[in-house]
Amino acid sequence: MVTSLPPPALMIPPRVDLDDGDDPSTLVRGTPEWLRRAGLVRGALEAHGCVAVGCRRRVQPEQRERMLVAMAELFALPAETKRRTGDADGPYKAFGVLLPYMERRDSAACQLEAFAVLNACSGDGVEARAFVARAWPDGNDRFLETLTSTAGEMTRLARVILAMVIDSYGVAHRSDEIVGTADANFRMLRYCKDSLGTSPPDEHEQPAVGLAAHVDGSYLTVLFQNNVDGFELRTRKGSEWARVRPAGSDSVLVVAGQALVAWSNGRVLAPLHRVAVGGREDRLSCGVFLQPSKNHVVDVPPELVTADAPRRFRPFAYEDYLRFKHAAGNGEDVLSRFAGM
Ligand SMILES: O=C(O)CCC(=O)C(=O)O
Ligand SMILES: [Fe+2]
Repeated sequence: MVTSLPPPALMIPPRVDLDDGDDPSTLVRGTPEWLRRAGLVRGALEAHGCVAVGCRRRVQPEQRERMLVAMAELFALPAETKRRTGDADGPYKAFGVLLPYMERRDSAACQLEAFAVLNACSGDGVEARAFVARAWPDGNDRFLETLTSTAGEMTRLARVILAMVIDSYGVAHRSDEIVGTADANFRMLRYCKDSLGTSPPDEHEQPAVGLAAHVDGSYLTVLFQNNVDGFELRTRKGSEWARVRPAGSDSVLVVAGQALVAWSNGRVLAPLHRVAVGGREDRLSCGVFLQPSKNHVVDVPPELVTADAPRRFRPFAYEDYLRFKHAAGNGEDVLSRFAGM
């Protein structure tokens, strides 16, 4: 008889709504209500490293649905075509297929593919157009429109959330230098369980880890997914993995990364997380990684260094951190090994 392991505990992230009713403009920056909600976002990121953000007016459920349909079309392209969208320009590429840590997987039964488009919606959308031209040499205007509009809405949302965190620490005057200069790396991921179709369905089958345990390097990662769950997180060293209850179609999951840990002098937690997929349906997820631009020097603002909270990390160029992270692993101690005082 097959005995299956107990399912992982369920973690329900705290939820903060950005929109009241139908009007996204009701939450105005700097008002007491903004600061109240900003405090909730920051509190969740300090305690758990993640928060569910209600945003149905900012990234509408129909928009997400269109993006997931578009992603299915992208992933269905021949492997050779998909590879062509890649670019050997290091981790900061405009087009990318697989980041180094994504190629390592714990189980051959779950294959991960990922596309990255850096600053898809900046300027006149040149990166998005170049990406689409590689994937569809004859053009695909519908995909291009869906990509740029989704990346645009997700990026604006991520910048609002980062501004909330900064304002909540009482250093709103620092936000231009952080939020205004951050890059938005838009990623589309597919976890393809049993892509070869060789193993029969088995109700006792354990989920396969499609994306190995890692911490994000970003300030914030903003994610949504299709209806296949799998995002797991470990907030404290030695604790068990918990399955995160997915954000509903009116919200996104926000995960803190190590750039924000460094900036906040260790106040925010960047949780170790992974993706484990069971069943036969593909998991699709999509996210914006709001991250320092590569030459940006990540440093804590002086206001956040006090007698009670001495400096934890030396300033560093983000590109140097990324290089270290890609060479030295994605564990939760990467930042302290690289820049700890
Ligand atoms: O697919 C997901 O839900 C999470 C992806 C992720 O953690 C990452 O790409 O860093
Ligand atoms: Fe991640």
